[in-house]
Amino acid sequence: MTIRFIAASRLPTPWATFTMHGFEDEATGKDHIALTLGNVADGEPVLGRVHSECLTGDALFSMRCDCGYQLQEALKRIAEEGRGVLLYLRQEGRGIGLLNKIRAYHLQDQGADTVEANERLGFGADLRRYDLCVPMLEHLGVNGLRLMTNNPRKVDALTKEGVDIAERVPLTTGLNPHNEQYLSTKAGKLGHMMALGDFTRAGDVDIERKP
Ligand SMILES: Nc1nc2c(ncn2[C@@H]2O[C@H](COP(=O)(O)OP(=O)(O)OP(=O)(O)O)[C@@H](O)[C@H]2O)c(=O)[nH]1
Ligand SMILES: [Zn+2]
Repeated sequence: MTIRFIAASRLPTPWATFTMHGFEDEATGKDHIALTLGNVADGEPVLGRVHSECLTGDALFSMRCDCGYQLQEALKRIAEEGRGVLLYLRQEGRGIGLLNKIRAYHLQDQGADTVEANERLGFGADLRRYDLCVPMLEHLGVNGLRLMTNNPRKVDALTKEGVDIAERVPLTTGLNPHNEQYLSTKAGKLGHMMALGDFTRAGDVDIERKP
């Protein structure tokens, strides 16, 4: 594992002023980030989110998935608790990269579901790795997580890497007409522990829309 801490700074957000820790992954050339709030190194399990990059959802307001909603909700909950950690991992598109995700979206526009689209492109459904979380959490002094996720494979993978997941905290937010099918596929084919009835709906923004 070749994760190296580079620098830390303040990061003011609408919810709280976090500390942002930057890491370099020498093997892949990717940069990863951790945001922390409060004392996360006191030995007690920390409210945490391990979030995989979704440029379209996290930065471009996409309603095709639930990523952006989950990111905001996780930061809000950490701020409410006054303590927590968010690892932002640069594994876009479940590891296939942004351009392949756009290829997959193109196939989904023609009727494939999220898993079929990946497979038609010759990828597995999920290529992400979680081993890089270990040196990041060690650097931060985090001993265990109360992990905000619906993804059982994420819990299993982190546990196998030796991360103590003291609790799984559901994160069901952002349901809207554009991601309903996608979330159903996640619950069905990808085994996410959630039902659409658990979700809060994404609020509409107050603008005049064009289709
Ligand atoms: N290949 C592909 N990747 C997607 C698609 N939609 C979202 N992603 C990526 O999936 C990742 C998020 O994975 P999810 O399965 O939504 O959620 P998760 O993080 O595993 O599970 P949660 O912790 O419950 O959110 C991000 O890297 C997104 O870029 C899609 O249709 N195809
Ligand atoms: Zn997304």
